[in-house]
Amino acid sequence: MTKVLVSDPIDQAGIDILSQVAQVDLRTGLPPEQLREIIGDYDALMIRSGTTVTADIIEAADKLRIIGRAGVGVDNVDVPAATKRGVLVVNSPEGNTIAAAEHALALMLSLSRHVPHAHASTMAGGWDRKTYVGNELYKKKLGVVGLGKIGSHVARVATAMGMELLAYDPFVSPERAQQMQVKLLPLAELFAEADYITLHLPRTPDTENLVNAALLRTMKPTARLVNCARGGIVDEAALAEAVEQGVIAGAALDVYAKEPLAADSPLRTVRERLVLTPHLGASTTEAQENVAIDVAEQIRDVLLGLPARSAVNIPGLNAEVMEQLKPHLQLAETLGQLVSQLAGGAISELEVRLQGEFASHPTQPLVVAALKGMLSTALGDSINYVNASLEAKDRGIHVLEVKDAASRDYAGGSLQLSSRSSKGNHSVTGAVFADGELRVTSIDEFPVNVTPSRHMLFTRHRDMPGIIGQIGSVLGEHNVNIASMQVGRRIVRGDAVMVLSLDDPIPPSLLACVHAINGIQEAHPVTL
Ligand SMILES: NC(=O)c1ccc[n+]([C@@H]2O[C@H](COP(=O)([O-])OP(=O)(O)OC[C@H]3O[C@@H](n4cnc5c(N)ncnc54)[C@H](O)[C@@H]3O)[C@@H](O)[C@H]2O)c1
Ligand SMILES: O=C(O)[C@H](O)COP(=O)(O)O
Repeated sequence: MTKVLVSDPIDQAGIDILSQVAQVDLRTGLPPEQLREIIGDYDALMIRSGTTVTADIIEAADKLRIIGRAGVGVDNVDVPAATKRGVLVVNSPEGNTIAAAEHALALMLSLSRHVPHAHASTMAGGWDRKTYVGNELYKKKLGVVGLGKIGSHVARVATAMGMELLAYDPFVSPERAQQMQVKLLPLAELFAEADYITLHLPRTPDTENLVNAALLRTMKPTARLVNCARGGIVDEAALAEAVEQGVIAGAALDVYAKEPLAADSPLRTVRERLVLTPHLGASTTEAQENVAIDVAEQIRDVLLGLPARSAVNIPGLNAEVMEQLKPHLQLAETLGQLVSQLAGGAISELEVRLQGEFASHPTQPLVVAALKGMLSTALGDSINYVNASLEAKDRGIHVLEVKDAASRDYAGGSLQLSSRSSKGNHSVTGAVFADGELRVTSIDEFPVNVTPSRHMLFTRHRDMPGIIGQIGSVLGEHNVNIASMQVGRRIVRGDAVMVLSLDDPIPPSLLACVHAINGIQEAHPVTL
């Protein structure tokens, strides 16, 4: 029975989808040791930000095929460890964009009008209309740090509210900024000029403690900071001090370096001008339904052997690409299997050559498929689209990608894999015909026209009378039935290749007999 563990609270719509294909166990709040103990039973894990999936947990996850993050941030998952183990990581990049953007705007407005403090004071019996005089956002400068999906939505709404938009995002082009009516500035200038600053960038080694005491001191004393992105980007102790001492006019945080926020955090001692929420950015009914459906559908599909649309650790290989390139990926995988079995030893270099029309396809997915096929000979099922590139890199395999659009052999182009190993060099070429059928079109530069089949025998031999008959006899003696046979040669009585498609596997004793035939130079059994 396929089993999915859901270790954080997710919307029922997601559970319903998962239940179509698996037994779903909802166990929230598990301590790490307990999660490690039980994870070995599960094929899939669905989480939010509450579960931290460490390398240790992934190590214990013997059956795990996919980790689904019902949200955006995967910083609570050790993605490199998952990739190494061939575990797919998926998320929902857009399901909570609006919720997070609206929360950032809510925090900005709350700060400006002292909503939380005025509310608390009124609830406590007060009627204080003097202390809580606020500021308008209209005509103020808003600095957006990180102009991605959430930052862009904040910018759009803020523009509509009459704010002047500044932004810092090293990966956004001036054209895009102009289109959004946003003025791009260096980070230091943005901090010095803005009246409000809102953070919408990921936490990475580069952005850790980006907003520190020194940067806070460059802000206007009337300016306010909002962080609805990730904890750790802001130095919390420095921020508490800056708000307390009036270095800045206020701050609002939804995310923290360590969550839940420690009881003794210096932030909890700031009484005024600081608004804190417990990571509520994505907590709307709408967003929770969106992300739960988005991620549960991907888990369901992957468990059914289909591709995922938002894979974090196989870039460039989403469901759309997989569908469009299905036969081409299949060809690359088959040629990878073929070339590794012809090589018969550790391959040190693989050249992937996209010829003619093939050169119009994205290279990366085809290279990954070729590597998956190539490595599957030695690594079996443990190799997949997730870890193929990494495994090849770890094995020191040098991968070359060549696009040769000018080559004209078949209407749809062709794909050639050439391997270099201690035992020699081999190359195989294949094409996808109009009916979607795969063909091997050359082996070691000898032209052939072979439909790949489960059991095959490839020989390299002298083109001389009687040799084909002898091979046929040997196969017959071993009760191995020949389904089809092809010979490819360049010159009469020179070297030739023969490809036999067989109905039965090749026993080792048969191979020894083939090798013993006079004129046979190489014989390679291939199983696809
Ligand atoms: N509080 C919440 O509940 C909540 C909800 C959803 C998302 N998030 C977080 O919000 C953040 C933004 O999410 P998104 O969906 O908009 O992501 P996104 O990938 O669409 O946008 C991130 C932007 O940050 C930019 N960026 C990267 N490094 C930068 C740097 N050093 N300086 C400035 N900009 C940089 C990128 O170019 C990109 O444009 C993420 O950290 C995400 O985890 C929080
Ligand atoms: O990255 C995200 O999607 C947000 O931080 C939301 O986290 P949550 O799913 O724990 O609410």
